[in-house]
Amino acid sequence: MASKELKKFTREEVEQHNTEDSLWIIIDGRVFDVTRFRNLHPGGPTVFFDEGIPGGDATEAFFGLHRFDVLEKPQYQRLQIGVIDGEEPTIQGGILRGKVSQVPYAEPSWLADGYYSPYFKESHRKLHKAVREFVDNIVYPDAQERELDGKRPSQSVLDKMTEVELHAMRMGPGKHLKGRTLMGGIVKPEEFDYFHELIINQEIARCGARGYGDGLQAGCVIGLPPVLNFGSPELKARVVPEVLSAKKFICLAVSEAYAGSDVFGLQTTATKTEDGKHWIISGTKKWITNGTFADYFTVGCKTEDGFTVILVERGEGVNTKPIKTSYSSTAGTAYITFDKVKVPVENTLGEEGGGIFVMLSNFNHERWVMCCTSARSQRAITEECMKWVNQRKAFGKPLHSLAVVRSKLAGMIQRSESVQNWLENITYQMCNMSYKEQASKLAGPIAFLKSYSTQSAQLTAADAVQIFGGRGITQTGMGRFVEHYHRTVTFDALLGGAEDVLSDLGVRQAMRTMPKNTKL
Ligand code: HEM
Repeated sequence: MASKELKKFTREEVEQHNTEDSLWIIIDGRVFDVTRFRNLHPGGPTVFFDEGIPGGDATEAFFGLHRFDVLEKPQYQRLQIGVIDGEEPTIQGGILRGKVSQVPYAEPSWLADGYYSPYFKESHRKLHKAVREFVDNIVYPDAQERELDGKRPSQSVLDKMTEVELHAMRMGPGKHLKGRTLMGGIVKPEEFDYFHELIINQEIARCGARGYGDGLQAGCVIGLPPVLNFGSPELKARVVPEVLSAKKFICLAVSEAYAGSDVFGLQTTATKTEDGKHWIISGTKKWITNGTFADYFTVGCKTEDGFTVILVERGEGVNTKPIKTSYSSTAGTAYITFDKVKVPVENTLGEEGGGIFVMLSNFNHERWVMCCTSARSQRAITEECMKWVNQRKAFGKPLHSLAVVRSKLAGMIQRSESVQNWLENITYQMCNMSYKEQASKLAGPIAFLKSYSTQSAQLTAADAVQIFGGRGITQTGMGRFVEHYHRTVTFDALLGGAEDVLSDLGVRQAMRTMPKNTKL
């Protein structure tokens, strides 16, 4: 209800309603009748009789105990009966619905008032504005609900993303964008670059719903590139339009209970039929994101010639079941069995035995996307902490008056700034290098960045829990985003390669390019 249509009261009028029979309170200039609600209040009825609360201003008490969005829920909005005459609500909170946060370090510096960037141009700023509004109004509400009920991201949201070509843009720059109207025409397909894509990845990450984030077409982001880059023209013509319009879903099925990053240890086999026209695929796959609802599976198989990637369609012999992980089943994480599945040889992606090349070419982009997400998620947690230390009082003073708390915040800010700045530098290299140059020059730096970024993220998650105390381990209420982040942050540290594996890869790549004649 808009405050204009509400009745106006003086503070003196509200003061009269201070008994069990008529109990009103003021929160941020709004008047609430909690007479009947108090017995349904999750925090119990007694709190409404704390000193100064009945008929009084409960703003400070309220915001010390509740998130802003409590007041936005329809069931609680109904409790508002009016406003205080001559006063306007001043407190801002919850999702910003398209706006840029004014909290220091809550946004990357290119978005903060009065700061500059050599990387982000007019078209990036326009795209950012449109994507933020889209995410805040359409994706965020669905993310909060689905993360809780564990259902797939709603088809209505996926369809709206199709209308503005968000699925296609999440595949990065390339030929697949040709002829598409991106975000209502804000960016031309030929000018779309990795900074545009970075913006999309980072805006989606702001939803703070990790399982949903993966449920929202992560399978497409990592499973479709092998089809786009290595599929036959006929296969592409059939599969790509269906997937980029979210009519069908795809996932990348490589890891197994037997082997993860070690693709040569995989045990899923593909053998040719006698006439050579089909593959027969048997084996199992584990931890496959979007697997429970995928129609297509980009599968890593052991073949006579080594390792081959093949596109399998859901059908006879394909079985998927959900795996319970520490984040929501909205991600569709699956255990998959392939039982003598017959697949046309035309579904082979790349050369037979050349699967490692297909996989390696996928890794850089996949890991870079994860860096975008990790950088933005840790920044969002830093913002949660900045707000909390500002509003929460301990020993009569705000939390930020404690040096130990400020020291933790300093670490969070320094880490999220360094991750973002390194990410922007790598993104700039990607924009200027050919695909081949990226493959040879950026595998190491991207591996380092991902490893560094998830180590930073885990430190930030642990410190955030310390700052929020018990609320940081509680799934509802003030610390719910911190609890969720702390519970799910390890996904980032594992997917796309564990931290130690990636750091080691970075050093090995560097040693390979050491000049032979260098001495101390
Ligand atoms: C319109 C007014 C209010 C509404 C709609 C409301 C609603 C709620 C809700 C939904 C929760 C559960 C939060 C969660 O865990 O998700 C809650 C908890 C609580 N509320 Fe309120 N509340 C109101 C006013 C107040 C006031 C004025 C006080 C104190 C004077 C208060 C004290 C508490 C306490 C102590 C809790 C438990 C907090 C916790 O578990 O950390 N509430 N309230």
